[in-house]
Amino acid sequence: MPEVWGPAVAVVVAIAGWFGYKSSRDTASEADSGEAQLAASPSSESDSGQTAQPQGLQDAPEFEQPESVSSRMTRLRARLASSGALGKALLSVFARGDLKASDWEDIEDTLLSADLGLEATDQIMEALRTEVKVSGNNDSERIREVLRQELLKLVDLNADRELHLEPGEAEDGQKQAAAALVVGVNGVGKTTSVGKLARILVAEGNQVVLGAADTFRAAAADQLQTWGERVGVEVVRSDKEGADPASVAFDAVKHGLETQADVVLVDTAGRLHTKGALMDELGKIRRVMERGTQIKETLLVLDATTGQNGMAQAKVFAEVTNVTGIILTKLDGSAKGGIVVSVQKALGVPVKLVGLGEGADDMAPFDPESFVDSIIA
Ligand SMILES: Nc1nc2c(ncn2[C@@H]2O[C@H](COP(=O)(O)OP(=O)(O)OP(=O)(O)O)[C@@H](O)[C@H]2O)c(=O)[nH]1
Repeated sequence: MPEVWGPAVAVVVAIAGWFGYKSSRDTASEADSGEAQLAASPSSESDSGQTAQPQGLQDAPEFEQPESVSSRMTRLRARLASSGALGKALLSVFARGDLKASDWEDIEDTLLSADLGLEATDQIMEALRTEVKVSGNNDSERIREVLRQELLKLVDLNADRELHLEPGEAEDGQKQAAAALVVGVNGVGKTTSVGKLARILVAEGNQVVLGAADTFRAAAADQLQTWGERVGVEVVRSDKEGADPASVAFDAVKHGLETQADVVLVDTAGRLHTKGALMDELGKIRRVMERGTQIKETLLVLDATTGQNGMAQAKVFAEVTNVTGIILTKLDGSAKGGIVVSVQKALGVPVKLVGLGEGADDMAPFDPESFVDSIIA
């Protein structure tokens, strides 16, 4: 049975804590039937007649104020891909003076071990060799500038990195929440990323609903609920371990429409049993969500520390669902900033957000220029 966990109602059930009430109807069958249609009807109550309503101000719990995007960008810049690591390693080779074949091999190894991938490494090697041959010197500023220009080309300054999560309008003129689906292999940081993204959206003034469709791991819903509680965002979840994730996703969209939310973010389990099973599961989640609104973003979460190893699994996700952006997590724990380049090349999708720590506001929109400057600083 799905539940909607919300701060306002939680005040009513104060003994049980801040959050929690159950809607009385199990919509799993509805989601499965293929006939259900979601309608944005703000005036209609939830099926149980218990739509979360704001309580009096004096009873309202105090929520955290998420950090603004500009402030977090400044704070997190130094954590980007172990600041300066690539630049320092390369310049130390160039500082050797006349470069021998073994020095060029060191340069190549450095680029490869930064997870840039073969193709990008070749491209950078070519540019550096040309520069050294043409200018005849190994001036560190010049080398750094060539490296910077090549990396900027590779990272792609023109990619669309906006999150397109503006709410739409239904045929009856009602606001229609934009939906985003968050997918990826287990353990990469999906639930954490959904929580952090909710904070960014709240900081920007959006009303957000979270859907805990990772029903495979019971703790994932609790984890998401904690994220929601901190910033006053409602979390739609099921109390049944192994419940149908599509049913929860359906309910989350439904609740988002009923409450006139701006954005519905849905967390998924991402168990990679087989490609076919994954396709079936994500396909069903998408179908039921799209009965109510548009899925405007499908964000693939990738762990930067897994480097090239994570790429094969990422490709499977990109094959089974239409990924619109990448969230690259744990970039703080990796000196391998080159993964940004290789993952974009492999999947043909831009990195839109980066995770830079375990803190609640340790996520930032990906800014290619800051990124390149920080890894070669
Ligand atoms: N250092 C660091 N740790 C992170 C980051 N993002 C997530 N983590 C940590 O990664 C671990 C796994 O995160 P989860 O959000 O539970 O991962 P998940 O993909 O939802 O996992 P499943 O529910 O098992 O599929 C947690 O310990 C997070 O704190 C990040 O950007 N930097």
